[in-house]
Amino acid sequence: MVKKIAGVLGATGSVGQRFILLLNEHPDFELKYLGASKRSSGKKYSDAVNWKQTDLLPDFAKDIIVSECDPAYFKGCDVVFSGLDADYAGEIESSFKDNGFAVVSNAKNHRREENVPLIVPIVNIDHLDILPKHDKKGFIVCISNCSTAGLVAPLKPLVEKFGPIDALSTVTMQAISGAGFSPGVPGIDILDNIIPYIGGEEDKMEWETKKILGSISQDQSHIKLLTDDEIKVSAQCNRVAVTDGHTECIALRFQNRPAPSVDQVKQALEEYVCDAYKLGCHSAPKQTIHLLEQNDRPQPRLDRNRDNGYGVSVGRVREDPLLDYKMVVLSHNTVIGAAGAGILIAECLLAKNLI
Ligand SMILES: NC(=O)C1=CN([C@@H]2O[C@H](COP(=O)(O)OP(=O)(O)OC[C@H]3O[C@@H](n4cnc5c(N)ncnc54)[C@H](OP(=O)(O)O)[C@@H]3O)[C@@H](O)[C@H]2O)C=CC1
Ligand SMILES: N[C@@H](CC(=O)OP(=O)(O)O)C(=O)O
Repeated sequence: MVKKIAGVLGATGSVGQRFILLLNEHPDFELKYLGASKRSSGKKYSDAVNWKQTDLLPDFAKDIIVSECDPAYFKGCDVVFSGLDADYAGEIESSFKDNGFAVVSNAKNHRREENVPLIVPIVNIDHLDILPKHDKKGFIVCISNCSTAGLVAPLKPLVEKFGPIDALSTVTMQAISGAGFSPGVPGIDILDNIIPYIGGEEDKMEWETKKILGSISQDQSHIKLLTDDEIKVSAQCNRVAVTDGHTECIALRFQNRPAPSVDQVKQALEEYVCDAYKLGCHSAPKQTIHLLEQNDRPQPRLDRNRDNGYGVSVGRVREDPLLDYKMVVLSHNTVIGAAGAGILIAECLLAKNLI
């Protein structure tokens, strides 16, 4: 198969660097174009980037000249991935869309537009069906907030099997890579410490969950959100001294009575196979949800790379005296919560003939 040509906007950042790693020798995409701010443009990528990944910078990217994020420099791209700073992403991504590009964005700016799919690719790729074909028109697909990705992954099979969840609580412990690299979280703030506030995060989690678990409108033009009456979501977000991997303690209640048994809940989680895997997408996790029975798991350092970071780990599934069940969820924030999600979404777009 001839590979599709890809570009990355915000290529020097935390998410951008992860895109470079994940697109190295990708069977479907050839990464040819890199964009960042004026500070980086005109330089070779290896000179522009402050590389912070534990894997080495792949050779193919070293000599690519970074350009400004202007559609004129990205001619010929079949798909453009964006890891742009949210202060600039809104306008730049719109200009790429208006110039006919298929844009897969990590930023929050377009997530709330009703005709923009908000996708966690192990949960709701059916929402891509509202998009026009790329050869007719440009479009934007948004990747969800990273902690929301981990939250909704176990909810999907439970709702599919047992019906609506009407109350949901999550308390997060989020990795520092989630705050980006410019400037990032200072060591003095996070070492020997926990910061019980991440600006805007709780509102994003509470709102985005309702869109991701929502449905396609009858005329296939937009996504209908779950209403506040259908599901109440409460999020509390904390930054902890972990490099990668967001951990969340969640509790939930089913609307239907009697609620399923704990064994039925575990079985539904373990048996879930995401649609991206059924479509044969290269990066889709073989095991979408890894159900861990040891009482001290999941742990970020030990479990975040399951299925190369595309799988989500769930442990400590047990009854909850307030709601029905509680559990601990771990997801890799820059893989299934960001760049990896973008790539898996693009693989789904390809499988659905949308690019
Ligand atoms: N980190 C994570 O886990 C997640 C991040 N996101 C979202 O992804 C996006 C990127 O986040 P992250 O990688 O953490 O951020 P970083 O701060 O690490 O990177 C920001 C990128 O944007 C570029 N940039 C900054 N200003 C401009 C400009 N004026 N014009 C063009 N490019 C510019 C930077 O280029 P330069 O180096 O030249 O300054 C850099 O490449 C954000 O919107 C964030 O909210 C979403 C989910 C998870
Ligand atoms: N706020 C997330 C990362 C992020 O940038 O989220 P969003 O894409 O929703 O802005 C974190 O701090 O871990």
